[in-house]
Amino acid sequence: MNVENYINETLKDHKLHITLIDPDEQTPAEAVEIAKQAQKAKTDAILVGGSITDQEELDLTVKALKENIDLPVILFPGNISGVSKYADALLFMSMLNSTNPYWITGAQALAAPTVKKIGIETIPMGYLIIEPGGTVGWVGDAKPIPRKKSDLALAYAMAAEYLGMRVVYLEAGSGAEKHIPPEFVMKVKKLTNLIVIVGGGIRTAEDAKQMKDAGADIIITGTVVEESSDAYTKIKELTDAIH
Ligand SMILES: CC(C)=CCC/C(C)=C/CC/C(C)=C/CC/C(C)=C/COP(=O)(O)OP(=O)(O)O
Ligand SMILES: O=P(O)(O)OC[C@@H](O)CO
Ligand SMILES: [Mg+2]
Repeated sequence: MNVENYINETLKDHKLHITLIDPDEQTPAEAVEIAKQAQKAKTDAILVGGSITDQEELDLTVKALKENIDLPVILFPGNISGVSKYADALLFMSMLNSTNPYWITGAQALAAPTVKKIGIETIPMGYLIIEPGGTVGWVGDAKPIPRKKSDLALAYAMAAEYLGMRVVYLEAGSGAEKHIPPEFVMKVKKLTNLIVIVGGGIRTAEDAKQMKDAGADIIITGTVVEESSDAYTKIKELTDAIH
C-alpha cells in the first residue's frame, strides 16, 4: 500500500483524522489498545513519533501495531532515531523555520542511507512551528512564527511547495494551550496545492471542526488521547466532527 495514495484517495471522500502515538509514553501492548480504540472510532491512520524516541521501543511499538491493527502506520520522526523498518511510510520532514541546519537538512542526510536500505515510502514534508511551539520548538531550535503573522507561515509553505514538498505540517506544539489560528490554514490552503496537516492543542470536536472548516486536510491529535480514560469516545467525537 502506498500511503500517500491512500491519503489522496481518502481526501476525495473526507478529511482525515490521524491518531498520534508517542512510543515513549506507553508499552507496545498499551499502544495497540489505544490504536484498536482509534480504529473502532474510525481514525484514518496512526502516526508514531515523539520529540525523544528510543529506537528499540519504536521498533517494538510499530511492529505490534502492524501485527494487530489494520490502518496505515506512519512515522513522525523527532530525529534519526525515529526511523523504523516496520512502518508503512515516513514523513521525510524538514523543520523549515529552525535556526539550526541540523533540523533542516542534517538529520535528513544522516537518516537517508538507512531510509534507502529499508526501502520505506517517504513523504516530503515541510514542518513549521507556530507559537507557542512546545517541546518540539525547543528541541528543534525553532524560531516560532508569531500567532499574528500568518503571512510568514504562508511564505514558508509556498517555499516548501517550490522546493518540491507535497505536504506541510502547521504545528503549535504538543499540548499547546491553543491550536493554531484558522487564518493560517485558510491562507496556506488557498495559495498552495499542499496537503495541509495541523496539530498541537486540538482537543474538542469544536477545535477539530474549526480546523476542518479552515481547510485542513489532516488533523492530528495526540495529547487528548493520552489524557483520556476512554480513547474510543474521545476519538469518535473528533472523527465525527472531521469526516
Ligand atoms: C527525516 C528525519 C529522519 C528526521 C527529521 C527530524 C526533524 C526535522 C525533527 C524536527 C524536530 C522535532 C523534535 C520534531 C518532533 C516531532 C514530533 C514527533 C512530535 C510529536 O511528539 P509528541 O509526543 O506529541 O510531543 P512531546 O514529545 O512534546 O510529547
Ligand atoms: O499532542 P497534541 O497537542 O494533540 O499535538 C499533536 C502534534 O501536533 C504534536 O506534534
Ligand atoms: Mg510525547
